[in-house]
Amino acid sequence: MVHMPSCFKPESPQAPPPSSGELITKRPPPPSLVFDASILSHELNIPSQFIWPEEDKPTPDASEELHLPLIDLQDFLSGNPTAMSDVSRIVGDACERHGFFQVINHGVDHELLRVALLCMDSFFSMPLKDKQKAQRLAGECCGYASSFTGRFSSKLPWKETLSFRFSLSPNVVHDYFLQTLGHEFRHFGDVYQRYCEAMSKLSLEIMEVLGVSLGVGKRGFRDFFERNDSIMRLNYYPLCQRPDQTLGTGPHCDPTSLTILHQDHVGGLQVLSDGKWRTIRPNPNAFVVNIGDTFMALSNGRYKSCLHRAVVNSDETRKSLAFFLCPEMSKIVRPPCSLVDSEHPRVYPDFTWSALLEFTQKHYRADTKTLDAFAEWLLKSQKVIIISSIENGTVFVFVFLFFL
Ligand SMILES: C=C1C[C@]23C[C@H]1CC[C@H]2[C@]1(C)CCC[C@@](C)(C(=O)O)[C@H]1[C@@H]3C(=O)O
Ligand SMILES: O=C(O)CCC(=O)C(=O)O
Ligand SMILES: [Fe+2]
Repeated sequence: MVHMPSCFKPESPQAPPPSSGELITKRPPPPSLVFDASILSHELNIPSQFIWPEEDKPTPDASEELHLPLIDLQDFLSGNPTAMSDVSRIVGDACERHGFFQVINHGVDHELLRVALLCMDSFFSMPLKDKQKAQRLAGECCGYASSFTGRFSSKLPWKETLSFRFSLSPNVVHDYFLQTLGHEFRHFGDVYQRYCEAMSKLSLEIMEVLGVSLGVGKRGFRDFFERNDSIMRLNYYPLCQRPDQTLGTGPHCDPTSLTILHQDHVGGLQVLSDGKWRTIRPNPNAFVVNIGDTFMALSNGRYKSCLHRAVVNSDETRKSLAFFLCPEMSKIVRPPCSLVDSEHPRVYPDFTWSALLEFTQKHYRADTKTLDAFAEWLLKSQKVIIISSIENGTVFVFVFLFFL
């Protein structure tokens, strides 16, 4: 079992840059480049920074639909052994293949979902300077971002986002809105506090399904996430005059554990399946659920965190609400012993979600190979610290060499 020393600190000078993938730029945006869709979407062309490489541009054939397994959560929660077995088997099969499935009878109030979407329209329709009161700070995952100008220098996504943390701390979301945007946003705070509470409850129920499907029991993963420290993200994709040249969200695997996504009626979510981009048709009664990198590590690689992206269109704005379930920051991500044996050796080293989150926020743009790049980074950090400790004396060296 490889224990990673708490060597991974973004301010640690030793850690070399990731050898692959895209470093997050530290440069502030050029003054001219601000993503104000109310202006940009009315120009003939789109700025070059939003034009993606040919191999990433959306193609018409991607409109072919991918039919995801649809599970009835109440069937599983009924406790009926046959229903529990059927649901967990369907989910397990999907998670071994592409990591995506859909959930109906999820128990989330439809009126709450409707109001959550309306609040998105209200927030993102505000003038840019008002939205920027919640501006995401460099290296932070919370706040408002208009296409991450200043964070990335190319392949900019055609979207605005508002992200905030959810945990069991009372009213944490409600207080975020009041403290960040002011008392006139307390209705938003109430709506998204209730929405995140509903998402957390649903996530833990889905963790029961995943626990049964992997043979660790209903509590096997649920207990790990009981006190989750999750991220709620509102994705707002303004209409775009050149949807063939850009992407709303680039190809990526979610670094988190489990994503519960509601996409509105417009559609645009695509999943890479059998080497082809396929569209997930919106279903207003279902949430799209997908495995993230952290749960892929927890399952010792049995369940897949898969590539997906979001495309935009020239007709109407698209919205999605993504709840990213994450464990407490300091919890060690380590698969249950029953998932590690001679046929299934450890795939990823121990790590904390805190370290992986910082990696994506301060050093590496989450993409198709985030977890591998992160594991490599951790190893390099360990080697680099061993080198620096040799300069500082011998006893320390034996300690780190022991962990190799
Ligand atoms: C931990 C996270 C980083 C991102 C938001 C959550 C889970 C998904 C990640 C992301 C959406 C993957 C694609 C790239 C990204 C930069 C984005 O387009 O928003 C990622 C998010 C982020 O780093 O802000
Ligand atoms: O908007 C969507 O449909 C997908 C967004 C997404 O994948 C994400 O935010 O991680
Ligand atoms: Fe995603």
